[in-house]
Amino acid sequence: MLRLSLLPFHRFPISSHFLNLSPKSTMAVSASFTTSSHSSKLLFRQLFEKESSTYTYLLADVSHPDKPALLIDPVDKTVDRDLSLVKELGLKLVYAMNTHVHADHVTGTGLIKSKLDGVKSVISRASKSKADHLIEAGDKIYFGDMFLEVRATPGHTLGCVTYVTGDGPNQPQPRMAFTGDALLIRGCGRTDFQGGSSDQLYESVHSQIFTLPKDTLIYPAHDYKGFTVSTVGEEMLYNPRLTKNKEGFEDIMKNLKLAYPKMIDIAVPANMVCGLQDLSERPAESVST
Ligand SMILES: N[C@@H](CCC(=O)N[C@@H](CSS)C(=O)NCC(=O)O)C(=O)O
Repeated sequence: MLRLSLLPFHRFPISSHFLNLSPKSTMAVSASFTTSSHSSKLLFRQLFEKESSTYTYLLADVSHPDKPALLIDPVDKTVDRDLSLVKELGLKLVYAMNTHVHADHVTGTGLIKSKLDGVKSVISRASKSKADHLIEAGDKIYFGDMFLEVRATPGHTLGCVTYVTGDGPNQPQPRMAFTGDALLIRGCGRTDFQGGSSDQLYESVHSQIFTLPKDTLIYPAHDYKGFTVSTVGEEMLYNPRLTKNKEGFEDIMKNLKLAYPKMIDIAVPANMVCGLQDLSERPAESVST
């Protein structure tokens, strides 16, 4: 089991709860809050890229003196916005992570590495992509006192993972699940390319996501209808695809008739090297094997 750990543990006093949700604009939506749980405090932002309707998530342990932070599913087009925010908030970005090899946009991880020293890219080993850290189910990714737990949720692609905030006294409550394209709000990722399988996706969601506590917050990589967040309990009741039995689900997925993502031929090869293809002078520096 890999344990990505940045800094030694550091204990700080209880901090107050703060919630701030901004309305969706034509440019970007940013929802944020900090949660406190005993001795740690999470800063959280949900950021939006409108062309691909992608959500990027910023998480940081602001109780830690270094304010270590990570970005989940950054998009190349919004890297400057995201890095400005990181700077303004005084955070130290340590990981730029992907839930999977995206087909509809180029990841921002390569660009982020070129602009900010010390940031490490993270993706699943099962994705067969290059990155500084190749993670697997059960791994824990630490940022300060907090961590994300890795759950394998293949089906949209072979290497899809869901990152779930830790279960423990110093971890955010309720838990938060960053589901990538495995589980969308009232939907799910398509299963018709990149090793997709509706049978596998059904099993992944039911065994790895629907088994989390019902109040676990669901944060997907995309939303096409204006939703920002859901819960496990809500999706177990109202998801129009995943509330069906497996046969019914497979039938729905077979008949989605979605057009191929416009960017697929550019995005997939780029994302197989975490967006580093543009940085000709700087090949992936340390690929874990
Ligand atoms: N129109 C978009 C692509 C839309 C799309 O196919 N979205 C994917 C996730 S990104 S690969 C998906 O799984 N959608 C599921 C659904 O039910 O909508 C484009 O051209 O990029």
